[in-house]
This record gives sequence, C-alpha cells and structure tokens, in this order.
Amino acid sequence: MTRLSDNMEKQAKLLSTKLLHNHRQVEVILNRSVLAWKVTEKSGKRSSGVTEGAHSHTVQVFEIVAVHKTEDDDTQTRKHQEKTKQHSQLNTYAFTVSYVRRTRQHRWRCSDVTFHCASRELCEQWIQVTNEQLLLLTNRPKSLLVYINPYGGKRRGKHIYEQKVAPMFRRAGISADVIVTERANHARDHLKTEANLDKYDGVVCVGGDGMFSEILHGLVSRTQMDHGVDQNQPDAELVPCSLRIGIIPAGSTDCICFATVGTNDPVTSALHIIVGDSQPIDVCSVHHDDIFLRYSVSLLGYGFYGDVLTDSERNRWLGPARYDLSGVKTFLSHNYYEGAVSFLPAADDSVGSPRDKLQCRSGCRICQHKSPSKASLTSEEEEEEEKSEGSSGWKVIHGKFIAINAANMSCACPRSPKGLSPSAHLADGTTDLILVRKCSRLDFFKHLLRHTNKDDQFDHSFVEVHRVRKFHFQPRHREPLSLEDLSEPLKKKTAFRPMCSAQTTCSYNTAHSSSWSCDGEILHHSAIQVSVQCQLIRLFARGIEEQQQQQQQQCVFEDPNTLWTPEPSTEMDRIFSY
Ligand SMILES: CCCCCCCCCCCCC/C=C/[C@@H](O)[C@H](CO)NC(=O)CCCCCCCCCCCCCCC
Ligand SMILES: Nc1ncnc2c1ncn2[C@@H]1O[C@H](COP(=O)(O)OP(=O)(O)OP(=O)(O)O)[C@@H](O)[C@H]1O
Ligand SMILES: [Ca+2]
Repeated sequence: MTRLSDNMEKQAKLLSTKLLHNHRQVEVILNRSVLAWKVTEKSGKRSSGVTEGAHSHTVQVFEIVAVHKTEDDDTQTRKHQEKTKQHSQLNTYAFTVSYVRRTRQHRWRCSDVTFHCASRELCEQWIQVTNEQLLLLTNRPKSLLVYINPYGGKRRGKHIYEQKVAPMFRRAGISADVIVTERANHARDHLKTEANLDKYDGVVCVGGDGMFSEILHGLVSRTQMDHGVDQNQPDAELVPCSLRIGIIPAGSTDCICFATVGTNDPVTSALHIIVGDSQPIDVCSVHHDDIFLRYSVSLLGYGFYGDVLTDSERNRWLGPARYDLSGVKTFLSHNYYEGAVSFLPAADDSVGSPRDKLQCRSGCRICQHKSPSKASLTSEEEEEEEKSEGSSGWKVIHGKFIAINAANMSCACPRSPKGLSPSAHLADGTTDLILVRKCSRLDFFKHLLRHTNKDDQFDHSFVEVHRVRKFHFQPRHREPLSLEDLSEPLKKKTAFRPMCSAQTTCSYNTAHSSSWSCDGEILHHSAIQVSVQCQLIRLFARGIEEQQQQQQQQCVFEDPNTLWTPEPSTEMDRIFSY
C-alpha cells in the first residue's frame, strides 16, 4: 500500500490495496480523480470467459456520495462472513462507498460497493483518505433550506422528500431545515423577508414549476433588496443570486427539472444536489411600463398556452390531467390575437440560431462563450449598441397570432420530450421567440403534433422563430384596467395617474385579448416588456448529459441488473500502472 503526499500529481495513487469485494480479491486504487477496482483473482463461480479488464470499475471521486464503515450488523457483511471461509483474515473489517450510477434516460441511482479489509487500521485509513478527498470538493452543499409544497402535482411532495430524499441527504452528511408550506407564496415570502440565508449553501424546492417560481422570486427579490437594486427598472443590472436552487420534482409538469436534468426523478435530483452540481440559468424579467411583474425561466406564452393555463386553473382538482382537458378545449376554440411584437435579435453568431439543431447539453459551448453582450455590458453600453446596430437593431412584427411563445430553455417535459424550442439554451443570455400566425385548425394541429415527434415544428409557413435578448408585446386592443387586476405597486401608481379612462375600459373586448402564462402563472397585463438576464441564478444540475456518452458508459455485464462503467483499457492500464 502507498500513501503519497498532497502535492503529488493529480493521477498519483493515494491508496492502492488488495481488498475483497463480492468474495473475490480486487485491487483497489484511489487517486485524486477516481476510485477504481479490478478483479485480480479468477473465480470459478463467474467464469464466463470475460477478461480481467472487463471486471474493472471506476467511479469519479466527485460522484462519490459518501464512504462509511460497514456496520457489523449489515446483512451483506454477515452473509459475506459466512460465505468467505477462504479469506478468513480479510473478512472482518469493511467499508462501503456510495456513488452515483447512471441508469436509463438520464436517471441516476445511488449504488453501494463494499470492500473487506485485512485489518481495522487499513479499513479506517481507506475511510479517512476517501473522506479527505470528499472534503476537498468545496462545491458540495453542507446545509440546505428545504421547502415542500404538500399540494403540488399528485400531492406526494412530503412523502417523496421523507422517503427518498432525506435519507440520501443524511447519508451524505447534509443537514436540512425543512419547511412544509401552509399557503401559496409562503416559501416566497419567507425567503424574501425572514430566512437567515447566511446559514445555508442552497435552497431546495419540493414541488412543481409553480413552487420553483416561488423560490426564484423569493431569492432573486431578496438578493436585489440586499444590494439596493430596484426591480421596477427594466434596465437595472440585476445581481446574481449566490445560493443555488435544487428542484425535487413533485409537480404536474416539472418542465424546469426535466429541461435541466433530462428526467423528472427525485432521486436523480437529490444526487445532483449532493454532488454539488452547478448549472447557470438565464432569467427573463417581465415588466409592464416601469412596473416589475414577474420573472420567468421557462415559458412565457400568450394566446394558446395562456388560454390553456387560464382554463386549467378552474380545474385544479383534476391534477396534472387538467392541462390535457384545457389543451383540447383551447385547441377547439381556435382563437387568434392581434398585436405587435418588437424584439432585439441576438445578432451575435456565437449564440447560434433556434433552428441550428445544436442542443444545449452538459458543458454547452454556446452557454460558456463569454460574449460582451452577456452580463458584462452596462445598460448604457447596451443602449449604445442597440442604437449603433441600425438595421440589426429592434424589429417589429404586426400580425394575428394563435400563439406567441418565448422559450428561455427548451421547455422539454414528458408531454413534449424535445420541448417548445429544442435548441434553446439554458444560459446563453437569450430566449427563443416563437410566433405562430393565424392558420387553419389542421395546420395548427400539425404544428402541435410535431412537438411530440422528430419533425421540425418550426418548418411551417405560419411559424417563425427568433433568438432574442429582449422583446415587447403590445396587443392591438387596450389593456383591461380594473383595479383588481393590478399589482400592488401599480395600484399605488394608478392612484396618481388616471389611466383608467372611460374610453379605455369601453374599447376593451375580452374576446380579443389573451393572457400571458409566465412559467405557469397568469399575468394580468398583456402589454409587456421582457429582458433576458444572463445567468442570474444557478441550479444544482449540470444540464442534460449526452445520450451517446451515457450509452457508452453503460454496459450490462453478466447480471443484467448490474450496470457498470467500463473504462477504455488504456485508461484503466494508466490508473493501475502509474
Ligand atoms: C396532438 C398532441 C399535441 C400535444 C402537444 C403538446 C405540446 C406540449 C408542450 C408543453 C410545453 C410545456 C411548457 C412548460 C410550461 C411551464 O412553464 C408551465 C408551468 O408548469 N406549464 C404549463 O403552462 C402547462 C402547459 C401545458 C400545455 C399542455 C398543452 C396540451 C395541448 C394538447 C392539445 C391537444 C390537441 C388535440 C386535438 C384533438
Ligand atoms: N401549502 C400550499 N397551499 C396551497 N398552495 C400552495 C402551497 N404551497 C405552494 N402552493 C402553490 O401551489 C402552486 C402549485 O404548486 P406546484 O408548482 O408545486 O405544483 P403543480 O402546479 O402541480 O405543478 P406544475 O407547476 O409543475 O404544473 C404553486 O403556484 C404554489 O404557489
Ligand atoms: Ca436562454
């Protein structure tokens, strides 16, 4: 066994020992980046002609969840002690490493591997040295603030957290303060005004997109208040939030989780939190004149999706099925709306285009590209840039639209696995503006259907899509201006400005106006100004991993339930022979 000093090369072995695993002798190596083990002894039981190289396993150190002494009463250890007569000295002291194992469709599971050692000292040394490596991973959260919506989705949030997530947090040594919400906006208000955020490394929401939206608003507003930033200023440079947000999906659509992780699975999300993943996310700020309305990270939808949402709110009791019912009803209504959309295209080539088929994936190059237009430009500089852009500046489109959608991320979800804009990026500082013009029911049906198959939903004469940094929408008909519809700050403002003229209220016709759905919340203003705030928040996620990469990593070996991670033989040789 060798123990090398801290300043040795990254790949140098910290520990290298012959141990027992599954009744067989294995050589186990720990260096700064991987834990690896390979069988060094042939077993009569498993002689399937597989070479020794195929028995090699590696686990990235940053994907180790925890290492523990295997308890004496551990069933596995007892079974092992009974069975392994031939290794009598090597079967008493054992440690278990819990690590991330990839399964199908971006799902992660926590797997355990137990190694048996010849002595207590050796066992303790393995635990200590492995733990030392885990402590070096400073991006891992130690303390979390968790909000559970007990009524989201199928009302299983509390059960999911207690049964699936809390035990994993405990195993990983993460402490969690849990608040089960008692009313809508409880989490938002608590974060905004009460929570002592200095105590935490992250905030976790257990619920759906609506619950995530509460956490987003609480955290972003709190950060701006703490830094004296006025959210009502559409051009204000917002301060990024320092705490990351974890999403344990327990809602109806869970689009934000699906589009950032690739699956809606509580265990996978818990593992992304434990390993301390970090995925920056763009946030759209939505204003009406100089009044802040809301933030959005997924879909801002006017017309079709706004109407689906408005109708579905009446049928909340139906749970997730409410969207399908309202979807069919809205489709049959076949409404269209008139208005003007003006937008500032993301002219910079580095952001690609919504039709380039370059999907945003883990480590996305486009999102990493630091163009000056991302985050670093002051609003004055941006204004200057806009003025000097001339023909590449703001564009205006007047028309009759069935839907106006701004997809800040793909909006992939189980209903539409590739999403509303399959090539939208999580953190590029832009949103994809999709305009679906008035068309026949059949054409609109064909367009919708393409959200569920491989065909290009933008390849229709009545659909256009633009990658934009900002956009405005002005409905052709004036806004409804009943005081009940107005947000608190606007009510105050209205008291000084007589906006609600008789002419305005009379000219408003509900049949001609839709509402915006903002991440599943209805906005009470149709005329809005939207600006993308590049990478304003970070999630405990890493973006969707390449499917190809996943498949390469997963091979079923001998036991179809055993998924293992083979390394190219050269890589394994390098690890074991260094
Ligand atoms: C022919 C089948 C076509 C299926 C087309 C499916 C397209 C689905 C695209 C879903 C995009 C979801 C975007 C996510 C938005 C979230 O920020 C938000 C908050 O959770 N969710 C919703 O607003 C919830 C929005 C839920 C929208 C459901 C729409 C269902 C449409 C059904 C149309 C049926 C037509 C049938 C004609 C006979
Ligand atoms: N204790 C509570 N009682 C009532 N409503 C709550 C409570 N806690 C949170 N809410 C509200 O419930 C709404 C819906 O919650 P959530 O997003 O978790 O589920 P969902 O609507 O089923 O899922 P999705 O948003 O993914 O469609 C949120 O807008 C949130 O503000
Ligand atoms: Ca984006």
